[in-house]
Amino acid sequence: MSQATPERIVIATRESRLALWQAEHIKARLEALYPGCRVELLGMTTRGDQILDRPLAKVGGKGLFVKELETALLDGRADIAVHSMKDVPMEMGEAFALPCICAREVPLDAFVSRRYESLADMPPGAVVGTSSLRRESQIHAQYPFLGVTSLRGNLDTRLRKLDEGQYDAIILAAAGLTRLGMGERIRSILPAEVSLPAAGQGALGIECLAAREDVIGWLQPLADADTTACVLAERAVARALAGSCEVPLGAYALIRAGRLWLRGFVARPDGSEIVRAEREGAAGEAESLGRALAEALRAQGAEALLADLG
Ligand SMILES: NCc1[nH]cc(CCC(=O)O)c1CC(=O)O
Repeated sequence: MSQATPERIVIATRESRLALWQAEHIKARLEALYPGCRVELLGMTTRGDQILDRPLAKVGGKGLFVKELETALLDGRADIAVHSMKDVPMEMGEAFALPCICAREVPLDAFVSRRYESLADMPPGAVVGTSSLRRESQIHAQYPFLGVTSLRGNLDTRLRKLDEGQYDAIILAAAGLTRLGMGERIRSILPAEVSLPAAGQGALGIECLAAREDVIGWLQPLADADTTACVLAERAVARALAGSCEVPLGAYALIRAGRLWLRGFVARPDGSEIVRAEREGAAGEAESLGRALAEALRAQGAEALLADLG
């Protein structure tokens, strides 16, 4: 299928600094690919950006960041939306497609602190800030003597709260910090064994209307096959176990010697129980590997852990 070269592409984007960086990044890549094309940003505020005082798990989860952008796609005000794949709901509306997942850089979590080098360095009673049940459960399971308290807001807000002394350390996705040029705030990267990332963490995805075959064609050169396979596998785990709800679940895949290697866990938020599993297989079977991993977690009682979340 040959596509006419685009003349104009409008990107719907949230207006947080991270979202704008991501949209600008894709804009620059599209302009390099299609030199005559005008690429424009359409900034919007989503419900997820407005609600800052409650954990996302309580107010509707990931969909809050995506809905307004999808409305702009439906209205024809925008052609594409750029997302952190971590924030994209597992089930998408039929009208929408995610035809492009870009190469992932840093998928892991970062430890940020003025006083300490890593979680293992923190004394009993020291306080880590995070509002992610995934991060919280893993900290409690491995460092039961540390305190964990809620931390919301965009990256700048979270770093300010750390600097004001409200926390002894915070955990953030390394990708967000490096994208915003704040990589020097990272004291250490938490290995996957300590903090298994969220499905899709560190990867950018581009959404458009499923009917826009022209757009889907334009985006193909930006897609990365390895990252796509990994993210599909990770999202299949999350979809099978949790839908798009915010739960203590991690899923992380990498390609090694041409094979896809996938790890996952489900826990109680307090870390008192944690089940883990891993699978290895062909990258072409990413989604069925994800479903098989979810099945292995279920066989160890994952559903009971999630059912108790309330
Ligand atoms: N939950 C918010 C969010 N969504 C994507 C990122 C970071 C970038 C990424 O993972 O692609 C972050 C910040 C964080 O978790 O620290």
